[in-house]
Amino acid sequence: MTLISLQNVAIEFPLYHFGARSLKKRLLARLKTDDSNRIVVAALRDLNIEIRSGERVGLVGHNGAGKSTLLRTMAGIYAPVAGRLEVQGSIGSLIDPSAGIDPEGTGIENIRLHCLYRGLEREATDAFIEEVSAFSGLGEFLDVPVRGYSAGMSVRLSFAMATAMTPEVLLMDEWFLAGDADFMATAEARMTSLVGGAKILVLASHDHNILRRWCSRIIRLDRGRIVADGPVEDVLGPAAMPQAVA
Ligand SMILES: Nc1ncnc2c1ncn2[C@@H]1O[C@H](COP(=O)(O)OP(=O)(O)OP(=O)(O)O)[C@@H](O)[C@H]1O
Repeated sequence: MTLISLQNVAIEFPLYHFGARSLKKRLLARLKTDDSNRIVVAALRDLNIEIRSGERVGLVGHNGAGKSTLLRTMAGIYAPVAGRLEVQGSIGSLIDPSAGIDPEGTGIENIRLHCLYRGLEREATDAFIEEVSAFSGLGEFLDVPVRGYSAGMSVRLSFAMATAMTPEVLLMDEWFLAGDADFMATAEARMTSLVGGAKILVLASHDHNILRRWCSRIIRLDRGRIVADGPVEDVLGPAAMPQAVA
């Protein structure tokens, strides 16, 4: 079974070089002193979340609410300072656009690098390259260094690599939405089939239209805490009706 479970999870970032004057402002910000007397940002506080097979969860909240930190925590990039995190299932991560990409390498070289990282044998590597080439639609651009790609082209490459082997848990930050309309439609179809196979999607975004289309549940964060968790309409409110043209 695929599962993400957080129990009383907290994430803190120590702030070094933080002066005493700034310290006076700490009540206004999310700062506190930890056990070692360091000033820390309480990025996530006391989070309790359970996400089960087949759920498509959207994370919303103002800038700095903790959405990206939560995605990175689920991906195992940040370790909780308190609480318990459990993720069952292979993870596909689309959190940081440049993660695992060598900008000097061509698209193909980057795909090969990805296969090496995954420990794929030659035959599996060839199949992976074929799959990513076809899905990304990058054609001859796969022979060009990635630093020459547009934002949307980078998205195509990263998305194709992250989903080619059908991860059980797909974690996505909203930079991914830089894809063009054609690609977004293809990506949506792949995600629907992925989640249809009893997998989990967690997507952080400010775009309510995308969240309404792609997600079945929304978690709203505010200053590192959960302030709402439920079906899309309950948390985001009803979708706006299109205006009639006079
Ligand atoms: N590496 C870090 N070092 C110090 N503080 C950090 C770090 N990463 C995040 N934070 C802090 O943690 C809090 C949550 O940040 P996070 O990036 O998760 O918010 P977000 O909801 O994704 O925001 P946005 O919508 O702007 O992307 C913020 O106060 C931020 O300053």
